[in-house]
Amino acid sequence: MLLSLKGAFPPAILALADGTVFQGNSIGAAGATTGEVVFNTSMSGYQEILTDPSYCQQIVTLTYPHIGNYGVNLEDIEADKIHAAGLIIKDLPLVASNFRKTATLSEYLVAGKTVAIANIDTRKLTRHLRTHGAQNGCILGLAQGETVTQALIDKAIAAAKAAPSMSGLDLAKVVSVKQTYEWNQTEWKLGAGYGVQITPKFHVVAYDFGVKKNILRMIAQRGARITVVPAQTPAADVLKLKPDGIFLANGPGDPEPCDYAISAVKELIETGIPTFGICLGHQIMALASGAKTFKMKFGHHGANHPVKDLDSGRVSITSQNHGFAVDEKSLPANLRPTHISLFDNTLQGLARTDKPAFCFQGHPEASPGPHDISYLFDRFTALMEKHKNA
Ligand SMILES: NC(=O)CC[C@H](N)C(=O)O
Repeated sequence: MLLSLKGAFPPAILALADGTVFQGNSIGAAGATTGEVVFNTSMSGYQEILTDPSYCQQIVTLTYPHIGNYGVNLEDIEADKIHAAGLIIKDLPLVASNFRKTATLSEYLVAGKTVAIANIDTRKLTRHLRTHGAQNGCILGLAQGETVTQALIDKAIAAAKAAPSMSGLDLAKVVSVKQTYEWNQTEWKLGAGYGVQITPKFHVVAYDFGVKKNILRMIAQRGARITVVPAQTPAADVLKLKPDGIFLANGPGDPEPCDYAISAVKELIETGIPTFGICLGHQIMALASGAKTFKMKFGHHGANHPVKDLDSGRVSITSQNHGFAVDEKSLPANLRPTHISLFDNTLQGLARTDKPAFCFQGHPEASPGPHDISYLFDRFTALMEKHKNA
């Protein structure tokens, strides 16, 4: 614990809907925020996590105790703003150092109007969430000079209780772009930064349900130009763009109420155009194929989750961020399990047996996390190649 921090930052309160209260220091914007409190076990990558649109209406607690020591930069962003509803950490180092650093984590949170709390026992909080399941919470970040009172604590508990449940929430259309745009940026390289795809072989249409930029970069890197379309784009409009492949992005909220996407994807898969889905995209492909999804107890959020490829036997360490999963008992005959989580045996990958369509629950684009399972992007490219040459 860096004792000097306590005086430098005003107090903050974290209240859970079940009445559990933590007191710490406000390291972000002053004010109140509510959301589903989830824990993420990644040791680094807090900027990518904060900007991941899939964290919309979720407050993230990082289990790694020391967060902020490399500051933030202009490159490690998965969207153009912070999407997480709030941040909870143990210890904020007072010195941030990195050759790309443009600001400290605290400055970034303030600029992004994000409420955040430090100096709480994140191990205790995580054990609580693991035992009782993810639940709603509220962070109250006080202004300099304000003090914690019982009335403020009661206000935070009431706000946590009043926050909407994640089950049944359609957030994909909330975070999605409103206008179609073109994407050609490729992966980041030390010394060169991000590249540009100037000789594309394929045209991919990507549904933006809350897409992470690194997914688009990894698809572009493999020879594609990408047209990113809003979540509610009808299948007919996608077909007019004459795609060689269709991509279904990650995104926040419950997949089940996304009926517009489920029906469009059902139609698109039938055309035989290669289709690849990640996370929410995986869940939507499963729903479009007739399977069911369910809410997990506390989900998977981290960068060290072992996943087994059932075809090759190969185990990959993967990046994960989901609170819902596909029910393996609900799979129709034409949907085959391809990957499972070695943490809890839940479904991680699926492939259609009758169409060139497959999907993955975790994050092959990492950002943050390991790249063990980036071969899924190569699989998508290979399907497009085959389809183009057929
Ligand atoms: N990262 C994602 O796409 C998350 C999918 C979905 N919102 C879930 O929590 O399961």
